[in-house]
Amino acid sequence: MEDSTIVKLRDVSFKYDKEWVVKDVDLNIKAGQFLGLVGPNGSGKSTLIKLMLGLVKPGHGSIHLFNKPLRQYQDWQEIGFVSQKANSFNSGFPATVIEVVKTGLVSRIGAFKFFTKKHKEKAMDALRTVEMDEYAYSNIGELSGGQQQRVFIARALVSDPSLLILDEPTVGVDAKHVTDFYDLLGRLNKEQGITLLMVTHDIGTITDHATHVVCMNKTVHFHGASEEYKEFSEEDLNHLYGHAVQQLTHNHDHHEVNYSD
Ligand SMILES: Nc1ncnc2c1ncn2[C@@H]1O[C@H](COP(=O)(O)OP(=O)(O)OP(=O)(O)O)[C@@H](O)[C@H]1O
Repeated sequence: MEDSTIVKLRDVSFKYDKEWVVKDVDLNIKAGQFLGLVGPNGSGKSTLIKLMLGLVKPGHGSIHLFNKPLRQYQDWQEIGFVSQKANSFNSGFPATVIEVVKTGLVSRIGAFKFFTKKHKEKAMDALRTVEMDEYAYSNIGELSGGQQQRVFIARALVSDPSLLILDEPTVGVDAKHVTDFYDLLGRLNKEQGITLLMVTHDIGTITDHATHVVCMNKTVHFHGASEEYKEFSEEDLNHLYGHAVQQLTHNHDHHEVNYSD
């Protein structure tokens, strides 16, 4: 039987300088999961994503994507990535929404080839999925942070990825649209079968949406089903967050996490 593990990290460690910022990480992501990656500021979450995307090389350990060692992996259109602060275009940025979405096809068709009608239809399909098709010819900089974030998801979806990685996508999305945003992610996961990996600080609400949670602080302290993660008391959480314990309070009644820094 084919192994449904699409991302496999074994004993992965990384340092930019002298100190390990990711240490001895073992992690499996299976097809169909919606995995929330949480941890305090500076705990290595974005670095772990960079390692998975091959943007930085592990000092130690091994990474497999879709059952291939990362150095042999070439099907990058299978992986969509929405980076932190993707949604920060200012109002003067000279590109329409559909132009931004079509740039997501560049890795598939090559940088200097022309976009065809078929590519435009794909971009429109992706915009329909994120419910932004009516803004196709608006200027990207005129949209709100939440709307821009949806456009970036469309850009990542246009190459039909099986795995979508999002680094803090709800930053800049106003509170009343965060629920809609999670609904969109839920649909992508359940209806389109896209595996999701989402970095977030939002540990109060991620457990209501993700199927699984990974909690890291350099190393992985918890990896399991969201239901198990919900069972943790504040004491357990503080223990898991290691030396950053004072930065965190977990309010079970309101499902909120407050960072004191
Ligand atoms: N390019 C870099 N050069 C040197 N150090 C870096 C670099 N990027 C990150 N770091 C350091 O590596 C550590 C982990 O950073 P990283 O951004 O991966 O954490 P994070 O969990 O994503 O943080 P946050 O939640 O604040 O975004 C931090 O101490 C950070 O200062």
